[in-house]
Amino acid sequence: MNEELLKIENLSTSFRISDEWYAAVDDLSLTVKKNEILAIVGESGSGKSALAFSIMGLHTRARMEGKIYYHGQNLAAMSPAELNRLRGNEVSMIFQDPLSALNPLMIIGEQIEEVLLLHESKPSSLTKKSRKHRREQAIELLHKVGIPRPEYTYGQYPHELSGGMRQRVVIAIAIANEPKLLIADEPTTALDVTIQLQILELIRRLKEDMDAGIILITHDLGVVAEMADRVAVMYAGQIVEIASIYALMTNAKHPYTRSLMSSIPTASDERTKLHVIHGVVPSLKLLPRQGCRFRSRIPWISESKHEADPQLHEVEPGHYVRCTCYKDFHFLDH
Ligand SMILES: Nc1ncnc2c1ncn2[C@@H]1O[C@H](COP(=O)(O)OP(=O)(O)OP(=O)(O)O)[C@@H](O)[C@H]1O
Repeated sequence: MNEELLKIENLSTSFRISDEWYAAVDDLSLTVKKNEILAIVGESGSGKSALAFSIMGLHTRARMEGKIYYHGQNLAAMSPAELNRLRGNEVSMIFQDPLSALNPLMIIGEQIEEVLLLHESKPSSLTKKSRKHRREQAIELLHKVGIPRPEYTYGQYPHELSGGMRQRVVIAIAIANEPKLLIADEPTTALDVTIQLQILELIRRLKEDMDAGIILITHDLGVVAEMADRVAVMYAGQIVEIASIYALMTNAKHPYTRSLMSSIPTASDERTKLHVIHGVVPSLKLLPRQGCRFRSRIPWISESKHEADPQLHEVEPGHYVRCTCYKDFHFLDH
């Protein structure tokens, strides 16, 4: 079951800002297996979306270096036509903002059918019979994502739907062709809790029923705990820690991971002290490119504890941590 589906090697994605290139994803490597949910967590600006868009080949003005192998084929070297064939078929993405992912001028049913049509290769797909079949498939998909009156919603426009319904439609489109690799970028942000749970359940079913590999981008560690098999923590364009969900929840090492985790209040222990590490991810232009990128946020850890060129260290099988500063890290209690 642990077959490798996606293998990213030394990926750097840079944007040009006033005549200089700045890497938002910086020399990143990771793998996603079949039947696995890899969560990617990190604060706003850490490079999660830039990574997702790189995998999907959706950056138009970025410079990309490195390799992105999907089933052994390098996506980064594919022609736009080849990539198009793959996207929405074997590889698909649920975007953060459902309104921008939907066409406001087309009814929902047509938008789903358009995706289904992308992957019917024969001209006979234009026959009446296949049109009817596609309509049935579209309605079935709407039903599958929990839309209560799928026949009715089939004929509605995006603006007529609530946020939760729109997000379900976006998911219906993303899973229409039973992707092998699905990237879900904050799929439940801005949805209320019950809808969130239903959507997450849908994503989990996709993994189990279709053996899919899923990259789940989120800043919600509660969602991570519920859903992920493995977790990659990103800071300033790099992975600072990657481990199984169990290892991460019980034995997080990197100061950034530990501060992310300790800033969630737990209902079970009201006395737990919250250790908030102040500051934010620096902007792309101001990212420290040398030494430990997190050091300015933990100034009480002496310079000598950081590596000059921080590497990922395997602290137990499959559990990697960047920089040696984790060994001496402690929270500052105010
Ligand atoms: N097209 C672009 N041009 C210039 N800079 C960009 C571009 N896209 C992203 N960035 C910058 O790259 C960095 C990473 O952004 P990214 O959107 O990947 O972060 P993120 O972790 O996904 O954040 P969020 O959770 O807010 O989506 C940020 O500093 C952002 O401002």
